[in-house]
Amino acid sequence: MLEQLKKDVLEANLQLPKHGLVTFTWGNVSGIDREQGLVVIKPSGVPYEKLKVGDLVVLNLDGEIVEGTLRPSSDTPTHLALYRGFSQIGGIVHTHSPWATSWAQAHRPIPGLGTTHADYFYGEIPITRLLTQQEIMNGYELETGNVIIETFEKLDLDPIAMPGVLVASHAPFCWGKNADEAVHNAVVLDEVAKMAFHTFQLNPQIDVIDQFLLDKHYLRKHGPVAYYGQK
Ligand SMILES: O=C(CO)[C@@H](O)[C@H](O)COP(=O)(O)O
Repeated sequence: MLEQLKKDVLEANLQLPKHGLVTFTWGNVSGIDREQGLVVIKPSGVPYEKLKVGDLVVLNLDGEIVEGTLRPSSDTPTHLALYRGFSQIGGIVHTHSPWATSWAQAHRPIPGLGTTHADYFYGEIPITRLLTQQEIMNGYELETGNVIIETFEKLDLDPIAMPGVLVASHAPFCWGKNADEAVHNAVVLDEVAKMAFHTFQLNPQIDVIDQFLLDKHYLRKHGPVAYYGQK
C-alpha cells in the first residue's frame, strides 16, 4: 500500500513539468494513506528530472518524519493541514502555474464562465484572505493551510465540488481523491484561469455561467454531490 502510494506520488510529481505547471523546483505533490495516517511528499528543492522514489519523504499527520533522509517540501505544513481539514481528499498539488498564480497575486477569485470550468469546479474558485503579520510569524505554510480551511468554512464550500483554491499573493493549491486526480485538477485550474483572463479581455461585461448549465455540467460529470454553497 505505502510502496504503491510512493510510486503514485512520484509519477504525479513528474507530471508537473510535463504539463508546464512548474519551473525549476517550484511546486510539490503529496498523497495520503488514510488507513495508516501517512503522507508521502516531494523532498524540498530536488529537481524533477533527478527525483527518485527513494527521495520521497513519509510523514505522519503530526508532521513527524517516519521515512526518508531528505528535507520534506517547505509546503508540507500546508499539505498536512489540508489533509487534517478535508478528510475526503487523497492527494494535493501546489504549483506556481502562471495563469492561476496571476489571479492569486491579483487577489481575484476565478469566476465560472463556461462549461470547461463547470466540469471541474462547482462555481467561483475562491481566493483566501491575506495572512496577518502574526500568522506569518507563526509559520507561513501552516497558517496558509489554516486560512484555506477557514475560507472553505466561511463560504460553506465542499472540497470535492471545489478541488482548488487561490492563496492570496501566493499561488494555487489543488486536490483530489488521489495525487493523479489532484494534478489533473491543477492542469484544469491553470487552463480555466487563462480562459477567464482572455474571456474578460473579449467581453469585460461577461457574466458567470447560468446556474442551470452549471448544475447540469457539474452533476453530469460528478453525480449528486453536495451543492456549492450547501453542505
Ligand atoms: O511556494 C513555494 C515557494 O513560494 C514552494 O512551492 C516552492 O516553489 C517549492 O518548495 P519545495 O517544495 O521545493 O520546498
